[in-house]
Amino acid sequence: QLSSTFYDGTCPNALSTIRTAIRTAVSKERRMAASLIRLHFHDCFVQGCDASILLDDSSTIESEKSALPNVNSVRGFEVIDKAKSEVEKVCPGVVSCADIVAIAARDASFAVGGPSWTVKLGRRDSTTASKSLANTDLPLFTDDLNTLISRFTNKGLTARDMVTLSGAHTIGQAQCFTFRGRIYNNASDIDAGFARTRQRGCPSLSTTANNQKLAALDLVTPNSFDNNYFKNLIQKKGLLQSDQVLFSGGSTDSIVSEYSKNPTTFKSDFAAAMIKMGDIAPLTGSAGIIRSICSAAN
Ligand code: HEM
Ligand SMILES: [Ca+2]
Ligand SMILES: [Ca+2]
Repeated sequence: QLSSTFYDGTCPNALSTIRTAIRTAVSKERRMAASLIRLHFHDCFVQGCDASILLDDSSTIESEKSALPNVNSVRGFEVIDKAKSEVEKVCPGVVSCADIVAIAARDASFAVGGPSWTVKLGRRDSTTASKSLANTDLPLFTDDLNTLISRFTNKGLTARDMVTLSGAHTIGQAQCFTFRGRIYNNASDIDAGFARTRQRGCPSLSTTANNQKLAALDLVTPNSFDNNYFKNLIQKKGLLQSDQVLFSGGSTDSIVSEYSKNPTTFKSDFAAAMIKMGDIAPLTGSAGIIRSICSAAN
């Protein structure tokens, strides 16, 4: 149902307008590329790719922004709002927020050295959001391998897609509370030197200030989209528990090894998996709406 030419007749400048907005944002702050890719993921896994994650609290909506995997963590809303307002200037009421999020993720990947791909378009925006589904359907940093796999197969994605898409952790940052347990655990699945290094930036004492201290998900090339994430896992230098479980003697070890040796395969698989993720339960035809402001259901 979705089609890459969806706006060719109704808003031929949509893609270039969005690209300019994303390039500007990423050149101001490189981490924004990571945040925008994650935003698309956290949208698609909850009610499908319908921009539900962008809705604020209202009398009828309990925002997904306050769900545990999102609160004080998901970023990029202002960038999407800015891209939307630029697009509204050239073609009011035509381009959905859900499509803007999907395009932003693609443009963000390309801006930091990742793959590009042809984004399928024609998603419409939801009038509802689900904080409870955001709490139940998004993966947690404490998930074991089988849990991660089933969260993705529940959305029509394979175990391999899960490993591929986890490679997005080649860029971006995580807060201390998400990896503290792992770096102070003295477990055999973490490199001892890496654990010590990360301990220096993430004190064991849980205070608000300590919990928010940031570390790169990829210690080698935190700002570029490459296959170092997979090389790190082989060296037991995954930051999150949910990263390291992808290479810990289980069924996905061979995929991690493959990507660690073959950056080209990783990038082309990543592009294909992002397209597949972007296909999760879109609203099309007369379902849903085109919001005029992404944070409210008109
Ligand atoms: C496999 C299960 C996954 C888990 C458990 C997980 C968990 C996390 C956690 C805990 C953080 C740090 C958040 C914070 O500290 O505020 C994070 C960051 C991030 N995640 Fe994931 N994630 C997963 C999969 C994915 C996927 C599939 C993508 C995209 C395709 C993705 C993209 C990112 C990016 C880019 C960041 C950095 C964001 C930034 O710097 O703003 N993650 N993830
Ligand atoms: Ca959604
Ligand atoms: Ca990297």
